[in-house]
Amino acid sequence: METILEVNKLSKAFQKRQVLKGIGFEVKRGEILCFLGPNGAGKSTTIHILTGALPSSEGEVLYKGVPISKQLRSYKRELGVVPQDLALYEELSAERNVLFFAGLYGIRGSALAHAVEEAIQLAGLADRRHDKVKTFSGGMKRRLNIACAIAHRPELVIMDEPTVGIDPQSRNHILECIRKLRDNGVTILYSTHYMEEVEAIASRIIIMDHGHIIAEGTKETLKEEIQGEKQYGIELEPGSHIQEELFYRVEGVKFVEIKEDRIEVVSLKDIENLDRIISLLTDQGVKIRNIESRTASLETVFLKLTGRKLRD
Ligand SMILES: Nc1ncnc2c1ncn2[C@@H]1O[C@H](COP(=O)(O)OP(=O)(O)OP(=O)(O)O)[C@@H](O)[C@H]1O
Repeated sequence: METILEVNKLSKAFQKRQVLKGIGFEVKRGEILCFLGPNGAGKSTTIHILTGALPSSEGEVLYKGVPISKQLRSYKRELGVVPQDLALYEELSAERNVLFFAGLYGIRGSALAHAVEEAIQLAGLADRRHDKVKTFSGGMKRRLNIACAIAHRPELVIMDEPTVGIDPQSRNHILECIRKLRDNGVTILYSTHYMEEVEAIASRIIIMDHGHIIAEGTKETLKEEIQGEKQYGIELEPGSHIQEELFYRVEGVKFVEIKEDRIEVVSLKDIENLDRIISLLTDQGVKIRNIESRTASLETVFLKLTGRKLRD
């Protein structure tokens, strides 16, 4: 598959603080590459550099083999950017917003009308096209934000957490819209906090933490890393207290995280130790509300790699 974007040894420091520490990866034409990482991992900083909005401290980004700094105008014409924050005119209709943004790319006349129609349809907003944005729900605004970014038919679309805080229906619309874009041959780089979205749409995944890429692969190859492991999610009575260290005394336990009334335990698959974990809790006078046992999931991969849950 052709490489559309190549990122080499990218670093970024704000004042003296190193936020990106020499990351490198490629984006292949036609794929949905998902960027996953906890808050502060460096996803947005990477995206800002990739969109040409922020200079890097070191390293380079090549689009179709040429540094973006040497072709910023033509690169931006072929790029669609969906920012984390909404960039819309509240007093204008949905259609007028898309017209405005597509018009910035020099599209005119019937080509413009056609482009706007296509983007509005893709975002699932056809029946509300004449309504002012200020009457829209948060989810509809997010969909319109996407329509504005894709109307000029970019080859590469970069999205920075486009589904934060929206209802499930709008989220499904957005994921569907992304799949359709991919089916139309558009390459997508998608940053998110939500593991289920990655499961639903990713061709490939990059996991970032503390300014590094700590894992890269398909869902399947990443899950292979934890083939030999399972995970228990244990829910306790509110107000329960127990120390993490105690769990590591149980044979097979590899990782434990306690958060309020919930415990996540990653353990070796072949060792039957659930009864010992339960005894440990009951011996400490802790009451269990629920236990679920899961096999390897991306969430487990993430937990193992970063030592923390994604929505920290
Ligand atoms: N303009 C800036 N000046 C100083 N520090 C910054 C600036 N922008 C980002 N940072 C810091 O860089 C680190 C990485 O931030 P970044 O926004 O890239 O992370 P992120 O993975 O996108 O997280 P989030 O999911 O919260 O957006 C953070 O610690 C942040 O505080």
